[in-house]
Amino acid sequence: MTEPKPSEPKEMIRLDGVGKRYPGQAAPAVADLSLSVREGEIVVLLGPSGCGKTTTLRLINRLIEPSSGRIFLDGEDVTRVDPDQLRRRIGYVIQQVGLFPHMTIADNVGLVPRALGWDKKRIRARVDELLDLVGLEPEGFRRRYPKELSGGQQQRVGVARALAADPPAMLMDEPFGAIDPITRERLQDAFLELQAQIGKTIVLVTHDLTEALKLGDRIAILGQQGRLVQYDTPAAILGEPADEFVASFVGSGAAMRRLRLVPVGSIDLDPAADDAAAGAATVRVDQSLYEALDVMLRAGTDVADVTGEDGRPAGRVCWSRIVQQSPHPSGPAGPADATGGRR
Ligand SMILES: Nc1ncnc2c1ncn2[C@@H]1O[C@H](COP(=O)(O)OP(=O)(O)OP(=O)(O)O)[C@@H](O)[C@H]1O
Repeated sequence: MTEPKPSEPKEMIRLDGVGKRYPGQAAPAVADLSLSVREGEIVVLLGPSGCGKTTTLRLINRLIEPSSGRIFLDGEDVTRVDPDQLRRRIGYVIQQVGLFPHMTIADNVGLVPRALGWDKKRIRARVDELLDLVGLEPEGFRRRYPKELSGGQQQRVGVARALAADPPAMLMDEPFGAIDPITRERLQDAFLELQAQIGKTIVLVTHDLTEALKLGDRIAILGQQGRLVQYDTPAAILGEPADEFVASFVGSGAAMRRLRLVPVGSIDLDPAADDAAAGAATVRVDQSLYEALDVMLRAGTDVADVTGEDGRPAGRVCWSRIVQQSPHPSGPAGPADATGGRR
């Protein structure tokens, strides 16, 4: 194998022809899946119910043993290593959170460090650090029990616990699934802020397209029996669905959704108006085309002044230019390969 170039992030997780047939089942839950996840990225597994998302996730940390194929973590074949050892290197967060009700928050978060034999002082410092990291004030939360916390707070504790031993990778199964829509959005935002700090390699399962588009650096769309139908960035999934299955999965709102992913600065701007201050609508280059249209609609105009991130005038953008230049979703583009490239 050739050494990766320094500019390319290294591969952290690789599934190599992995399959799982549950005992007594005629058809495999996952037939033959190859998938590569780079260090520091969030990969979302998305697909219809029963396509094998949870099975795939649990194959990675061997909560489920594969029937065939091999699994690599950070370049090492972990298909046969001791699963307990493996799980300490991979944090795991589930929808039901699964905190132990009779243990305090501190004891729940400190579970893995205790199992690793850390001394009390180090565990306590780590627990406080993690509670801070996920936005729970240690003094107020450390001694409480799970039932004394809201669902969203429990979810944060679940994330803190998964991060306790600083694993390079984290698996998340519908982590925001059981939470009301408003808290869910807040938790997603907090999660992205956290990830910007910690840069873990994350594989996340969701049913929710909006969540997948928001959180995923790349999205793996799975069909029945874990068939990898498309593996690509959110913009490419929306703009170039690999086949009719993906096109119907992303639905009729794909063009509008895609506007959220394209920054104003990525299309050709008109020159700034001399009377820039007179413009009723203003957007920054790093805001999305969706936000630009929203600003124009609210101001009742079809043109907006664009400023750079430094606040200086950068040009103007008008409605018709957005329509002309925003990439049009095209037809099916051919099958995906395991690295997220096209064959
Ligand atoms: N323990 C098990 N024994 C037998 N079959 C199972 C078991 N767990 C899952 N399956 C089957 O394997 C297939 C894949 O299940 P899995 O839970 O991985 O799908 P999923 O994509 O996560 O589904 P959902 O989105 O509904 O949670 C399904 O057909 C399911 O019925």
